[in-house]
Amino acid sequence: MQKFGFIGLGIMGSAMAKNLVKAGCSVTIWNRSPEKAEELAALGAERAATPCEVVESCPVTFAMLADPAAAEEVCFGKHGVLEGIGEGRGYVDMSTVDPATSQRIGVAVVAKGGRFLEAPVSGSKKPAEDGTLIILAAGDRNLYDEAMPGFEKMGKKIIHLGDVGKGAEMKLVVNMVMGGMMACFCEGLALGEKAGLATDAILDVIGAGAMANPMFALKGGLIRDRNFAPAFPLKHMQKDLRLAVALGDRVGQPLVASAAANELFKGARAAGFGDEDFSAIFKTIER
Ligand SMILES: NC(=O)C1=CN([C@@H]2O[C@H](COP(=O)(O)OP(=O)(O)OC[C@H]3O[C@@H](n4cnc5c(N)ncnc54)[C@H](OP(=O)(O)O)[C@@H]3O)[C@@H](O)[C@H]2O)C=CC1
Ligand SMILES: O=CCCC(=O)O
Repeated sequence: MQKFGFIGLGIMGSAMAKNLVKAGCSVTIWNRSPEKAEELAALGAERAATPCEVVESCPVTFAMLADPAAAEEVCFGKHGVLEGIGEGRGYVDMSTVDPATSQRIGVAVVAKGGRFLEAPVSGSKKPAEDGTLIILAAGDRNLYDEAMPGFEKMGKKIIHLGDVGKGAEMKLVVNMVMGGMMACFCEGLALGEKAGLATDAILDVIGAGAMANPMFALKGGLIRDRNFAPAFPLKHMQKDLRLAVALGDRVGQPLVASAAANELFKGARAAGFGDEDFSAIFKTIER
């Protein structure tokens, strides 16, 4: 039986770990808020008391955490990953963070005798539930091969992009495009509605042309119905835009439209919409 650890059981992590359990893997879990581990424990996952305990007891541990601060706390904090890693054990951080955070974690894990891979994902709550994520791995090749049976239960497309940092960069590029698209889409819907056009008609015309895409198809109807239940929390999209803009600074790429989108998402967070879906940017735009 394949044995994996899983740390971080939020919207994404709980669905991803569930797919490992359902596929018959032995899974040891930990989440900061213990109640989120209950459903998985009922399905047969083993609970650990700390991240250290998880990595100590598993050859390969996956993590899916909110942001760079969470990823660092789980790795470097008391009873964290670093206290339990060693002897070739593998740590695969699937959180969306910046390349520097990922590299810091990777260097520390390797210094303790462990192996490290970053593997952020494209795809949201439903693909996480369906096991159809796109996994953007980078780092230790042997660990990539060893983690593959787990990846295959969580994703439909798994790629290795090179050294640690390249997976984070790819993820930030993709999400920056997504954040800008969502902002523009919501401005279009708000403009059309204020001009007196029917929302269904706008969605129909956009969906029939060159701009048709799965995100507009899924989110369009939910925005029309003012359903902003979180699949991808708005606070995480703002974090991704912030990190993408910082990457632009580092490599000397001007990001005029994306910096503006970041300001919109910052405003929506300040307005209290951070825990709603990122499509709730519409509520800030339509005001
Ligand atoms: N939702 C989505 O559609 C997608 C999200 N992502 C990325 O995946 C990651 C997780 O996203 P998602 O599951 O949606 O987010 P959630 O907010 O649902 O979950 C965040 C997880 O991080 C944990 N966490 C936060 N801070 C800390 C901390 N200081 N110490 C320990 N654990 C902490 C939370 O624990 P607790 O339960 O205690 O709060 C929870 O397990 C993010 O990086 C996000 O950008 C990537 C692709 C899609
Ligand atoms: O990081 C979240 C991305 C959501 C998605 O790819 O649908």
